[in-house]
Amino acid sequence: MVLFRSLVKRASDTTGSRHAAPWHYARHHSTGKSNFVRIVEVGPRDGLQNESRPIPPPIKAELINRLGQAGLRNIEAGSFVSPKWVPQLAGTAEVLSLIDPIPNTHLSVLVPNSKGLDEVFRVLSASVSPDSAAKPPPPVTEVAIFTAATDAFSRANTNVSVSESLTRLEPVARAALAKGLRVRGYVSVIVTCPYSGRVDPRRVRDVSRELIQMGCYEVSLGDTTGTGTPASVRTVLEEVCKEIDPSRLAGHFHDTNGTALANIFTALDLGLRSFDASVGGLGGCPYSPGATGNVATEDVVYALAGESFYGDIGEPPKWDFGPISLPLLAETGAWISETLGRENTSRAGRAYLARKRREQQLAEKAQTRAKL
Ligand SMILES: CC(C)(COP(=O)([O-])OP(=O)([O-])OC[C@H]1O[C@@H](n2cnc3c(N)ncnc32)[C@H](O)[C@@H]1OP(=O)([O-])[O-])[C@@H](O)C(=O)NCCC(=O)NCCSC(=O)C[C@@](C)(O)CC(=O)[O-]
Repeated sequence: MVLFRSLVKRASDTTGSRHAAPWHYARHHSTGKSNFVRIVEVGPRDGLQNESRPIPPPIKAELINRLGQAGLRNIEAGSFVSPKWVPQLAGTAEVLSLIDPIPNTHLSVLVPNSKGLDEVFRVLSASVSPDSAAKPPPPVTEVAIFTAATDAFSRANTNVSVSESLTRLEPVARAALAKGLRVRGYVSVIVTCPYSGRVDPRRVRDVSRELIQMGCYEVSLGDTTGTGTPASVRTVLEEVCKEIDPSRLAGHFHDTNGTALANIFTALDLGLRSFDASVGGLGGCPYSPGATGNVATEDVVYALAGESFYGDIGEPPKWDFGPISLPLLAETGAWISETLGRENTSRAGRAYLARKRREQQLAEKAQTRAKL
């Protein structure tokens, strides 16, 4: 109970209200639009759920610790879903018990139903029981609930139709909010469904509205297959923004066809300021065959840092990410890719490390010459 009170306080410290967006926008003086871009790191969850080999909890915990050290302030740490459906994410409770405290950071976990939420409560309560008084609670402040824009995908992913999934999620959201947790919603397959093809943007709008009405502070719109282009993403977002303010929406773009960054810029143009990304471009969804990982966090940071998005109106604003360090992110992307034996798909991360190696070689040559 003590923990839940402190969670309510922590949430309201930053939100002012449980349902409001939990960060403050710095407004650009001429356009009134914000320059602050929130990055939600989904590598430890979306990234790792698609790996073929089991990943030991200490590796997952180290990934989260490194991401925290790199300055990420919103990290999706894992999920409490059925291990029969996604065996890779079994062990999230152990992962949470192994991570270091990360100040000012929101950790979230994905839950599909009440059973998953009960597991979150159990983990949080266990760590404040008198028996474990010495152990601080894992800093989970948020749960993510998820559904889809098509029945076919929803059934493949969670065994129920969209409307059944919304019915199942409503009490989950209510219970999480009652305990002071923030709730974020996902809508998958906003552009194309791998089972039923092209998606009607009005479906995306309607499902997003339902999630907002349940109390989600933000809905993350997932181009799960990574087939979206700036044109198709614009069509969907324009439809959703008819009913939902862009400050309550996030973009979640898989990079299957190399369009994720272009889609992010399209979304920025429409007023979205929150994006999911995955260090090293990890991941994919087990129920979206052929789709690759999310856009790499390093690439998003590189592409937006210093970008004068509002062109020549007065002093060009710089995108602000808070404390995120590209060098530390690049090291983390390289480390996790090597650890998993997979390709690091972050172009910006690889370019940074190659430049660093070249600089080191030049410095070594200079030292050798100086000694001669
Ligand atoms: C929703 C269910 C559980 C329905 O699965 P089901 O088989 O219909 O449900 P069930 O209630 O019959 O449960 C089956 C078994 O799982 C257990 N179970 C049931 N719930 C839980 C739980 N929470 N935690 C642990 N165990 C659970 C339950 O106890 C039972 O065990 P048994 O009695 O057979 O031994 C299942 O379909 C499921 O877990 N699906 C999750 C799939 C998933 O995680 N997909 C990836 C995440 S979504 C995503 O990646 C997209 C996103 C968000 O990134 C955005 C984008 O890119 O689009």
